[in-house]
Amino acid sequence: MQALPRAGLTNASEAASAQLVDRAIAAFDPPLPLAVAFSGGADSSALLLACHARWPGQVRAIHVHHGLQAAADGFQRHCEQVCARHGIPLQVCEIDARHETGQSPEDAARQGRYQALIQAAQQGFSGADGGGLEAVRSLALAQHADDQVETLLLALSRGAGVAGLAAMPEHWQRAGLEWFRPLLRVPGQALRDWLGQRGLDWVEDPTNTDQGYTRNRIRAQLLPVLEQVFPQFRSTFARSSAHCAQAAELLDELALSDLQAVGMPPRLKDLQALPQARLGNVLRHWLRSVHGTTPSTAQLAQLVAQIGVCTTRGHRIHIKVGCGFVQRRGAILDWYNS
Ligand SMILES: Nc1ncnc2c1ncn2[C@@H]1O[C@H](COP(=O)(O)OP(=O)(O)OP(=O)(O)O)[C@@H](O)[C@H]1O
Repeated sequence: MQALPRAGLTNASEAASAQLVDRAIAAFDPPLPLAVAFSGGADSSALLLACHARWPGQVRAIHVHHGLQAAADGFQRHCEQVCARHGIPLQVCEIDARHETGQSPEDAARQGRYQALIQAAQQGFSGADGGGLEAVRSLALAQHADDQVETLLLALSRGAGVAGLAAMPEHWQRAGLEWFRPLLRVPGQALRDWLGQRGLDWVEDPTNTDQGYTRNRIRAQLLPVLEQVFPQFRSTFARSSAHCAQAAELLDELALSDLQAVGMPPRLKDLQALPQARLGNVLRHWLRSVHGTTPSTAQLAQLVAQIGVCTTRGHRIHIKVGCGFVQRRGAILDWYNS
């Protein structure tokens, strides 16, 4: 962990870049009070301090101590110092973010962090005099345009469908709170320029440069090349993601209406009446929304093919799908968890 003191800015392009942050925060209009998820890194430092400058007294910070790396105590100390210096109420939550077998470490940390953020926001904050403050209504995360591109490229590298390519949403609701990512159109460098312009420091998480993580390799190796070949890649990729988000919404709506038509559990005869793409779409939706399992592309293709040739009474269907099996039971398809 390293605290990075910044000197003043040196050129006009850095100043123009920093203005992108001010513009994003000027356009941000969350219900107040607002809590910012504050890791101590550059992105959430800029978000927290820009929001605090815009709505003094209405902004709080939540820091999650993951307990995963030795540097975590230093991150917490840094966050405490920043919040004390600026008079921002802070809550620190400690979580045990170790991952279970089969779960990715990043996923475990992310899920634990979301739970902790919700708990902290619901628990409430104390003011400088120890009295309780008004309950938080919104929560903001600091992911920015580069994070969005990395998420999209990661999804492409896994062969994701339109739902995966939709990348991260800017706004959603969860646990009675409004959640926002107000910096999704701001390049990462602009956040560092904004902090630099004000002489503000942040901590650098050493795992962010660990080239063992695909995300870090995308950031260090791919983004500089994209910058040269497609200078507008942040906004054009974001536009593609927005198209995918719309397409994913339409596919969900279509699957819902098809699921009503084929019944639950689905009737073979009605499934067979659907064109192949719609059949795959409704099956994926049924398995995910009703049984909480996601079929692989190969499993879904096998299931679609089997349904297509299931024309005799004795035809057996029994296919491993996600974490269970789909089987034929008379006129219907059934799913069970082994
Ligand atoms: N330990 C933490 N405590 C509170 N919020 C966090 C923490 N780690 C991440 N976040 C929030 O989740 C967002 C996404 O996390 P991610 O790990 O992708 O970014 P990061 O590299 O930690 O960003 P930053 O530059 O703000 O540190 C962060 O921008 C921040 O708002």
